[in-house]
Amino acid sequence: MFKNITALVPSKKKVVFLYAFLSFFIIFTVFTLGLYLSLLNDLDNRTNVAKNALSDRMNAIFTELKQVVNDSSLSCEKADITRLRRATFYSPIFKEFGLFNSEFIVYCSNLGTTNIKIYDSIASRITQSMGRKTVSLVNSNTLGESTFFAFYQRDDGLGVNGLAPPDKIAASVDQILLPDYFYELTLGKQILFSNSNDIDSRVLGNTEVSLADWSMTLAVFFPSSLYWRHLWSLLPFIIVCWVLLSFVFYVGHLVLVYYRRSLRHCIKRAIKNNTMEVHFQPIVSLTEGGFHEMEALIRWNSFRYGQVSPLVIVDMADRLGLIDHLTWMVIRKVGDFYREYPEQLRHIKISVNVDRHSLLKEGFASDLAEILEEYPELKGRLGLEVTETSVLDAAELPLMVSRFEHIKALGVSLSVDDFGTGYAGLDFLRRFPYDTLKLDQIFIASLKDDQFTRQILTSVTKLAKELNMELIAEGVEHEDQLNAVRELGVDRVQGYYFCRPLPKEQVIAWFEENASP
Ligand SMILES: Nc1nc2c(ncn2[C@@H]2O[C@H](COP(=O)(O)O[C@H]3[C@@H](O)[C@H](n4cnc5c(=O)[nH]c(N)nc54)O[C@@H]3COP(=O)(O)O)[C@@H](O)[C@H]2O)c(=O)[nH]1
Repeated sequence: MFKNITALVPSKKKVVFLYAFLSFFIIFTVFTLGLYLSLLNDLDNRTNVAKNALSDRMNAIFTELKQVVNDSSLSCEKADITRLRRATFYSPIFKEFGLFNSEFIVYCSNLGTTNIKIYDSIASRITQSMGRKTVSLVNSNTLGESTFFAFYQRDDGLGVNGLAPPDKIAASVDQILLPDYFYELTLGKQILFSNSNDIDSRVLGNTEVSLADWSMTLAVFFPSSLYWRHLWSLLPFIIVCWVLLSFVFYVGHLVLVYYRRSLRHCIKRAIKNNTMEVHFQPIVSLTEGGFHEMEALIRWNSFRYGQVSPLVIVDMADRLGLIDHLTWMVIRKVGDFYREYPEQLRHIKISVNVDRHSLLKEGFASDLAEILEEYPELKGRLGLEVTETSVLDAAELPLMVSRFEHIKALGVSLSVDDFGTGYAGLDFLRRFPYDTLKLDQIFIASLKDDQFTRQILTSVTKLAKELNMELIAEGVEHEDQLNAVRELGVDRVQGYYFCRPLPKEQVIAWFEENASP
C-alpha cells in the first residue's frame, strides 16, 4: 500500500525536471511567437513611416522644381544656364535641370542649350495631372541608363524637369528600413530601386504600400535572418525568464503540496470523497435489559494525520461550510448499515449528531426528506441529536419550533444532546418537543459524590418524565456510576461500561454476543 502511494508521488528530481521543461516550453513559445508578431508589427509600422518619408521627399522635389522654374524665363542665355548650374550644385537630389516650353521642348539645361522633345506620353500625363506634375523613369542621355525624372509645368506653359538617380529617391526609405528589411520601390510597372535580390534568407513576411499620386509602390520584405538575429540577442533574457518561471512553478508546487497536505484540505477531501467511517455505540435499557438504540459517531483515520478527533472534524467541516455534507454522509452511512444488516437491526433506532444551525436552515428538512425517500429503511428509526451551543434569539425561537415540527412529521425523533453543558435549560425543555434528553457525561462523572449534581439531575429527571421525554445517561464508565444512574430512575445508559463506539461489523458481533437468550 505505502509502496504504491509513494510510487504515485513524483520524486523531487522529476518535479524539477518537469517544471523546467514546462517553463522552457512556455518561455520558448512566448518569445518565439512574440518576437515574430512584434517584428511583423514593426514591419508594418516602419513601412508606413517609409511611405510618409517617401511622400515628404516627393513634396520636397516639387518644391525645388517650382523654385527653379519661378527663377527661370524662356531664354537660354549664359545667365540662365549659370542659374540652372547653381541650382544643380545646391540640390540635394537633382543632378540635372532642364527647362521646357509649352510645346514640351526642352530648350535649356544646366549643360547648355538643348532641343529635346519630351515624350508625348509624359507630356499628356503632365497636362492631365493635378497641379501639372508627374514623375517617370526615362532613359537619360547624361547617365546613359534608365533614371528618375520629375516634371513640373507652370500655368503659363514654362516647365522644368529634374533628373535624379533612383538611389537619391530611395535614400529616404533606406534610412527607415535598412539594414533590417529589404524592399522594392516601383514606379508604374518599372522598378525604381530594389535591394530584394540581396535577401540572404527565407522571407517570413512582407507588406506593400502605395503612393497613388505618383503610381509608386513600396514592397517591404522581412527576412528570417533578422528574426534569428533578434532571437539570438534575446537569449540571455530568455534564459533568465526560463529560470525565473521554473522557480515560480516550483514554489507554486511547494505551496500546493503544503496546502494539499494540510489537515483542512485532507478533511475537505475526505468529506467530499465520502471516505470517512461511522462507528456505532449501543445504548442499553436497564429495565428491559436489552438494547434498542445506538449513536452514530464519525471516525476518520487519515493516511497523513492518523486518527483525527471528531471534534476537530466537526469544527473544520463547520468552518469549511461542509457541516451539512458531513451530516448527510453520516445519515447515508446509517442507511447503508440498515441495508447491510436488515435482520440484526430490525428493532434498533440509530441517532445522528446534528449541528443546531443546520436545523435552522431553510432547506434542511426537505433535504432530509429526500434522503428518507432514498433510504426508506431509515423511516421511523432515525433520530437526530442536537446540542444547544448558543442561545436562540427572538427570531430563531418560532423558526426552530416550526423546523422541529417539520422534522418530527417526517418520523424522525429529536434528542437534546449534552444536556446541562449548553444553553438548554429547564424552560427550554418546555418549549421544544424533544423526544429524548441526554444527560451529559460531566454530570454522570460527579453524580455519585456531588450532592448538588444529584439534586439538579433529580429535578431534570422529574421534569423529563412530566414532559413524557425519554432519558439517556451518557458516559457511564464504572459500576458505581451505573448504580447512581439507576437510583436516579434513568433507564437508558450509554458508556464504555457497556461498549465503546465500534465499527459496524464489530457492533453487530457485540449485539450477537450480548443478545438476551
Ligand atoms: N455534528 C456531528 N458531531 C459528531 C459526529 N460524530 C461525533 N460528533 C461529536 O463529536 C464529539 C466527540 O465525539 P466522540 O469522540 O465520538 O465521543 C463520543 C463517545 O465516544 C463518547 N463517549 C461515549 N461513552 C463514553 C464514556 O463512557 N466515557 C467517555 N469519556 N466518553 C464516552 O462521548 C461522545 C458522544 O457524545 P454525544 O454526541 O454528546 O453523545 C461529540 O460531541 C459528538 O457529538 C457527527 O457525525 N456529527
